[in-house]
Amino acid sequence: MATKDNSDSPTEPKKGKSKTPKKAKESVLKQKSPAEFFSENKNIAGFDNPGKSLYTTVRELVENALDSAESISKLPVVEVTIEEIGKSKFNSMIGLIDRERVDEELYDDYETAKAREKRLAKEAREQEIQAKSAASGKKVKESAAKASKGRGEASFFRVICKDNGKGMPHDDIPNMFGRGVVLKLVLLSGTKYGLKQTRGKFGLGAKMALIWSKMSTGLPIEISSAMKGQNFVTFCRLDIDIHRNIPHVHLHEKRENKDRWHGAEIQVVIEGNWTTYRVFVAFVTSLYQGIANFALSILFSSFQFLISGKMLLKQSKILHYMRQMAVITPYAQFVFKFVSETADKNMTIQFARRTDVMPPVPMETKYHPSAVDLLLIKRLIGETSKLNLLQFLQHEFVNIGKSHAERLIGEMGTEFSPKTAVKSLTSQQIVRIHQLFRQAKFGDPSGDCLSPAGEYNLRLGIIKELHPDMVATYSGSAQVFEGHPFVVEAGVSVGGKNVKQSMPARLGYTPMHATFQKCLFNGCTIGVATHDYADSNLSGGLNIFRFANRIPLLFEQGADVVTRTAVKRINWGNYKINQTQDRIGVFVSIVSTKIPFKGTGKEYIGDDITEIASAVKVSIYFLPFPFRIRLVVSKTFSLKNVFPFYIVWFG
Ligand SMILES: Nc1ncnc2c1ncn2[C@@H]1O[C@H](COP(=O)(O)OP(=O)(O)OP(=O)(O)O)[C@@H](O)[C@H]1O
Repeated sequence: MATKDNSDSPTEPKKGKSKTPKKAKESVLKQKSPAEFFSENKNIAGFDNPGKSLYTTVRELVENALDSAESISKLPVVEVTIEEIGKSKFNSMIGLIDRERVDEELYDDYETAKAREKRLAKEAREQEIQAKSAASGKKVKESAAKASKGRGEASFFRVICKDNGKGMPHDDIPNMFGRGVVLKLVLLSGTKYGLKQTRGKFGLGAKMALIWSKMSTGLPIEISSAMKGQNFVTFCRLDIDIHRNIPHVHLHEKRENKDRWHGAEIQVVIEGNWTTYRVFVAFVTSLYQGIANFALSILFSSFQFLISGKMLLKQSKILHYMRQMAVITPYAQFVFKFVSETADKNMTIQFARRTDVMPPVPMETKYHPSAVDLLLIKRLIGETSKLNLLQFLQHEFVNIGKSHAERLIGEMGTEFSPKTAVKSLTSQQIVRIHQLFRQAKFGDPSGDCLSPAGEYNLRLGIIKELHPDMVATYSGSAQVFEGHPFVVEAGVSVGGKNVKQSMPARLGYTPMHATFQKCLFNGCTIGVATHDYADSNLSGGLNIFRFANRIPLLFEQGADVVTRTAVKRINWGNYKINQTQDRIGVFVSIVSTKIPFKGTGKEYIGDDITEIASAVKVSIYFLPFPFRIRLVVSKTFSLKNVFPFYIVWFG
């Protein structure tokens, strides 16, 4: 029998070595500022790597901009500019001299001549395979060689987001951006902490962008802001003292507000990556407009491959995000600009406003007794202006009337009375109240405080961005989970003017019908597009679009309640839809005072909350009845041709 050599065992000191084992270092209790904690755990806030950081920065700024305009019932106008900053320009911005490499071998991206030859051969082989896959209709994957390219060299971006919202008070700006970043109830600074449906919730987004700029470029953030009627614009340049968790203000001054502008403009310079988080999209130039789309897709797709893939554009996740935001926010106007030192990368995309109908401003509401935990009850007790327990229960919660409150107090035990001073409640007594809240029956909270997109807006957004052959929408009534009201709205679209299931679908991307101001033949890849939309997040024939509190969710789609419902629980055959072949758009928007996100990235809603899962299913399942009939007929006829029959039939 073989014997085991235990010479490496930590319990058996090696022979001949009489050294006593080193004492483990005594652990020292250290404190970390919240900003320090988040700087070390950036992924919690969606700043996992440069690519995701650029995306998250844009997302946070855009959502703040929309929240701000909507809070004053102003139709939002949001301008986003991403300026790519070359290394030389970045160096000059921070006062660093550009230096030529002297010792090439020192660098991470150094390649020997042999390695270079090998890589090029590999890339050529991969390109050949890709072209063949494309020709035979298989999905085209990005080559590993290409995917890892550029890893060594950092790219820098200036992100500017301007809105026409309510602006920020002059004195509050440093704290709004440069303080906090810790558990919500303790230190974060924001204006969205009431119980209310807002896009932002944690008081973290803009601060994380600031922390990321501090960590990656060291450059401060710049904020210009004016409130309505203000004759000055606040200009503030600041960064954050990560260790002390306080703003470090470089400049904070009032400037003349000649145009009587109100809103905010935030500017931040960060390390990022525009080319990660992309998906293949083929662009169709104006040159081809008027040619049949089907033929065009095939022609153009093959053409792209012929010219060495340079034209085969990959669409950034950021553009996906902007487009999905345009679907769910058709009352906003977005202008997106990408500015690069390489002129042919420049682009401007305008998402025009299509309606003046805005959803109502979400109302702040009180907590439902089933939705509170111990900490929250303690906080409410600390903040209430009510003196006794009866008043406290009646006024600080929804769905508790006077007689109900009296019955609840009677149930709590003999040491409670309606006149008990609420501020004198002991910890034990608060636990008793909490226990009762968990066991007692309460009426459902109303959904009046919520602001869903509305069936009209959802339908309009889908039509505007997808130009489908048909669309059906549904808006559910308010329901409740764990004391929080929520509303689910859904839309299903079939087909689309430029979204055909033919060649592009087989290639794994879809054609974007775009009108470019610049022509591809001039070597410009993207121009100004007054686009129609094509999304490439394909799941078989289902294109799933998820929205939570009117924010598009782009990541972690697989585990999301909407994806699971659409893929597993809907029998598309009932609608005479072929789930794997037909091009179906499934849009589900959930709004609530609390979105039960899973994970830290606020990117998906789990499948485990029964109330939400069944509401999502119902919303898709009960799309208007004629939709099914139209689809049945559509098997034999073109959907558009059938439409008049449908009118006669049901009219
Ligand atoms: N464009 C803007 N216009 C007006 N106020 C703004 C704007 N951007 C940020 N703010 C203010 O700064 C606060 C902090 O913003 P931040 O993005 O850090 O957190 P949040 O939006 O409250 O929550 P979340 O972390 O979920 O995005 C906001 O609550 C808001 O009061």
